[in-house]
Amino acid sequence: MIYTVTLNPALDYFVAAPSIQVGSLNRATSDQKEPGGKGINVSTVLTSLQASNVALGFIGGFTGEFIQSSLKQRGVRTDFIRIKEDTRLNVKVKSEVETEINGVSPTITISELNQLTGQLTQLNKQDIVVLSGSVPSALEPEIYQKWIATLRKREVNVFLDTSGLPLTYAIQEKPTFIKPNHHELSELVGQEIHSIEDAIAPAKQLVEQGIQYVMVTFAGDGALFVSENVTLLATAPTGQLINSIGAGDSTVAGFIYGYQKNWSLHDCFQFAIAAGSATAFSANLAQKQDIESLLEKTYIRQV
Ligand SMILES: Nc1ncnc2c1ncn2[C@@H]1O[C@H](COP(=O)(O)OP(=O)(O)O)[C@@H](O)[C@H]1O
Ligand SMILES: O=P(O)(O)OC[C@H]1O[C@](O)(COP(=O)(O)O)[C@@H](O)[C@@H]1O
Repeated sequence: MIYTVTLNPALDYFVAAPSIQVGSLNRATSDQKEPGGKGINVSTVLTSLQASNVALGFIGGFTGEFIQSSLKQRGVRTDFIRIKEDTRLNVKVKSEVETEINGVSPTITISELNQLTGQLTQLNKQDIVVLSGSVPSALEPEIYQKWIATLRKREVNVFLDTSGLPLTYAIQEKPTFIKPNHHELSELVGQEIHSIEDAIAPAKQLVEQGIQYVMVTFAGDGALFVSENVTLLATAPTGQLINSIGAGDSTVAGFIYGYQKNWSLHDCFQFAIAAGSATAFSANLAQKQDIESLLEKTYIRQV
C-alpha cells in the first residue's frame, strides 16, 4: 500500500485579484478552497489515477473538518490523527504573479506524534511511504530523519519531498527518492543552481551518498532525474500556466504511479513531468486524461 504523510496539511485558499494594490482595499474576482498540503495532494492525484493509497497526518478544527470532508467526496482514503488546534490556512493569491502566504502550523502534542509514529512502525517492505511537506514548528526538524531510519530498517521505500533543515537531516538516512526543486537543491548543497546542467553534479553526488533516485524540477524549464545507472533530462510541455500550486506534488504522484506498476525509470519520469504540467495547465490537480495527453509533448533524453 502507498501511504502519504502530511505533517502540516492546509486549507489552501486560492484568491484571484487581477491587480493587487499593496496598502489598499483589493476585491477578489473569484476564490476557491481546496484541501492542501504536499502529501494530501500526492494522495489526491494518486486517487484520481486509481492507485490505492491512504493519507496520514494531523488534522484539527474547522479547517481539518473541511479537508476530511473534501477528501471523502473525492474518494481519497484517510487515517488522520485528530489534533486540538486548527489546521493552518494557506493563502494563494493569483495576480500578475502567484504569491503564497502559508499559515502558522498548529501545536502537536507528544501523544499525537506517538500515534502517527505508531502507524508508521507497522509498515513493511510491501509498502511505500511518502513523507511530504514542511514540519510543523512544534516538532523537531529531525523527525523525518528518525522515521526514515526506522522505515528503511523495515525495507519500506521512502519518497521524500521537503526542504530546509528537515531535508538536510533526512537525507543522512538515505530515503529511496527525493524531489527538490532547484531552489531547494541550491539550499541543500549550498551552491547556486540556475540550470539543469548545474544540477547534474550535485544530484549525482546525492545518488553516490546512497539516495537511489533524485529528481530535480525546474518548473516550466524542465527537470533532471538521476539514479545509479541513468541521468535523464526532461523538457516540460509548453502550455498556458493556470496554477502551479501542487505541480511539484503531482510530479511525485506521477513518478510513484509508474514505480508501483514497475515501469522503466524513463517512463516513470516522463509520467511525473507530464503530471506536473497537467496540474500547472489546469485550475485543479492533474487528471489522468490530461496527463496522458501531455505525455507525447514531454521529451526525455539520456545524457
Ligand atoms: N510553467 C510551467 N509550464 C509547464 N510545466 C510546469 C510549469 N510549472 C510547473 N510545471 C510542471 O510542474 C513540475 C514541478 O514544478 P516545480 O515548480 O519545479 O515544482 P515545485 O512545485 O515543487 O516547486 C515541473 O517539473 C513541470 O512538469
Ligand atoms: O508544507 P509546505 O512546504 O508549507 O507546503 C504546503 C503547500 O504546498 C502545497 O502542497 C503545494 O506544493 P507544490 O506547489 O510544491 O506542489 C500546497 O497545497 C500547500 O499549501
